[in-house]
Amino acid sequence: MSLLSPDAFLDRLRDVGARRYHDRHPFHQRLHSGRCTRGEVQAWALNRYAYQAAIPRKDATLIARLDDPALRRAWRQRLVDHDGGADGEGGIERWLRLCESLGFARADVVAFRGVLPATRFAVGAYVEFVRERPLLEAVASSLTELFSPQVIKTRVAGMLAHYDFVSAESLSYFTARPEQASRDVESALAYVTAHATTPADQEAVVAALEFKCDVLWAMLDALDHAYGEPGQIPPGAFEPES
Ligand SMILES: O=C(O)c1cc(C(=O)O)c2c(n1)C(=O)C(=O)c1cc(C(=O)O)[nH]c1-2
Repeated sequence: MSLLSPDAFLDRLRDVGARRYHDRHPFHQRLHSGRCTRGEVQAWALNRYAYQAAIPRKDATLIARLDDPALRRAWRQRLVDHDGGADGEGGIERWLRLCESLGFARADVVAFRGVLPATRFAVGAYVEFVRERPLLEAVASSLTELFSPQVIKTRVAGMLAHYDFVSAESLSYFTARPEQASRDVESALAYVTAHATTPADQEAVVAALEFKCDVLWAMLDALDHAYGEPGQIPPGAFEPES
């Protein structure tokens, strides 16, 4: 393989998203189109809290590995986005409010009570990947956010149209995300483009992006398996009432 031009490289990354991003997953498609039960929407929110809670830990891990103050400065905005500047602010807080609006007690969500085993494993694998793999791959694994703004818009519109138990207020986590994701991707993509200087580097970036798509896909596989058919909820996991 020869070195791809920046444009061709970006096309290659976009192609990974077109084939493997989580919007293609059957559970996601059911979620958007109103074919999930209330219990499945609850399970989705509860399990995704585990992902949300891990994101700032993985970003702090990444910051600890960076030598460049400018990049650390850009990256630390991610911590502020999720943790907020004070109590009651930030993305994690907003996700907790979504879970509360769906009937969960905050203390249960924060304690990860009822989260699926496979969710824990997938989220743990992402944090470990960012801690252990070469920095180029660690940065590249965040590039799924190239694809999230459009998906978030479709998801929010679909959920508002189909479920009377969610509202613009309860889904307010997503209001800020498309803009934040576009900003995050800009610095991550600039880093990756500057540092992937050989064909092998470029392949490693593609593999990191595929790995991250697998993390998101595995989380939805777990939900689909546990809640899509009766009798498959793992011991200890959330049991919907209906
Ligand atoms: O709603 C989504 O589809 C979606 C996807 C992703 C992603 O692609 O990993 C993230 C988010 N949301 C998100 O809200 C978020 O904060 C986030 C951080 C990251 C990351 O890898 O650093 N991905 C995502």
